[in-house]
Amino acid sequence: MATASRSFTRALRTSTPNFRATATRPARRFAVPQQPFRQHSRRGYASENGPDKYEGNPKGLIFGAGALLAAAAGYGVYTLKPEWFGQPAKAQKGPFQPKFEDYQKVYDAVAKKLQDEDDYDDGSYGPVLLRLAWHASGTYDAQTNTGGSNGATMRFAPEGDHGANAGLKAARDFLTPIKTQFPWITYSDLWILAGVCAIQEMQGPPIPYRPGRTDRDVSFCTPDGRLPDASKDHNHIRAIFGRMGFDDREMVALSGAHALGRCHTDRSGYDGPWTFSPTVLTNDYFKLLVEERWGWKKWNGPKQFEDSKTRTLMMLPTDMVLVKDKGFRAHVERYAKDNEVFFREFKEAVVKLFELGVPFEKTSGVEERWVFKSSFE
Ligand code: HEM
Repeated sequence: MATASRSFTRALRTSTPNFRATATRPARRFAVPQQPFRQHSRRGYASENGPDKYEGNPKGLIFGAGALLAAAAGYGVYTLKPEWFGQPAKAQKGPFQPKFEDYQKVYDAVAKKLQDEDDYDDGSYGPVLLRLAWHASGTYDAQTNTGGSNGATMRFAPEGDHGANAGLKAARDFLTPIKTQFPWITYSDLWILAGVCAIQEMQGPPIPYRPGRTDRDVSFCTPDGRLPDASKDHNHIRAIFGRMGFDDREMVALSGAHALGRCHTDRSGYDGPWTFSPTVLTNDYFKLLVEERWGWKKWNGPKQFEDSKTRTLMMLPTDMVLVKDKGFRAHVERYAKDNEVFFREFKEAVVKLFELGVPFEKTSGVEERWVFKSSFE
């Protein structure tokens, strides 16, 4: 059902008419003619024609020399290499080694699916894809070097059923056909790539990405309670994000993701969006935090805030902590004033979040990070 805020959001969303075609051209065939060539040994000639006819017979000599030349030319034909003609060399045999172009194709497929399936929630699966990537990464514990986006262990019941992960099946199911289309990518690399795609396609900053996550079995599921509880205070926020290795500035920057999406009563119990444009990333979350008046929502659900003016927006108790706590507030104000500063610091914190605990050096060997081309570029 299209609500006022939904159509507002849809109007804001960038349509992407010039989505790049992802199909690759079939490789051109190697065009050098391959004529059948029979090799004749000198001995073969001798036995066929007899030694007498061969010795002193000029016709035989000419024929013999011609045969030798033909043999040499034939050898050449057989050993010509495609790259001598400016054509790509034949693919090396061995396991498939995906490159940037291959990951860009995965990005394009996710971006296209986001555009095609725009009747979900406020018009996009983007927010829930980002929440999946964040919940996959946010289990990291720096002390024990456990959890994090390596492993994609939320596929298994113990972790998938944690209260904090309620509703994320929608995001995992959205990505299942993509995984079928590109079976070589790990779930854990795919979930993070989809998070990157969601941010970029919702007009956020480019998020540099590198692959190298491996999928792990059920024994690597993290214990319940590693993700933040929205009903808690500043000590809780610092304890949870501190465990991952983040400082105050990074905690606030990451929270800016709540410009996107909404709360669902059947998932977290909370209700409503944080901003009027929940499928476009902006610094509105920070602006609203400092500029609007917020009061407790009167309802039977968990304690949450609503804006006094329209009573259509919400803030979680943990969101309000960011303006109540002095250390956090300084950053909220900086981001409310300057979207560019927010985008820059958000990007840095997200790259760090998405790579927590991933042993890239042992897996992908990909050292540099890539920036994917967005569908509207
Ligand atoms: C104190 C920290 C945080 C708390 C307590 C928190 C809590 C929540 C809750 C309760 C929801 C609603 C879930 C639902 O009902 O569907 C939510 C949604 C969301 N969160 Fe957070 N979150 C936190 C930090 C973050 C961070 C760091 C990110 C990303 C970098 C993030 C991204 C999102 C997004 C995009 C949604 C919307 C999902 C949707 O629309 O389906 N959150 N969060």
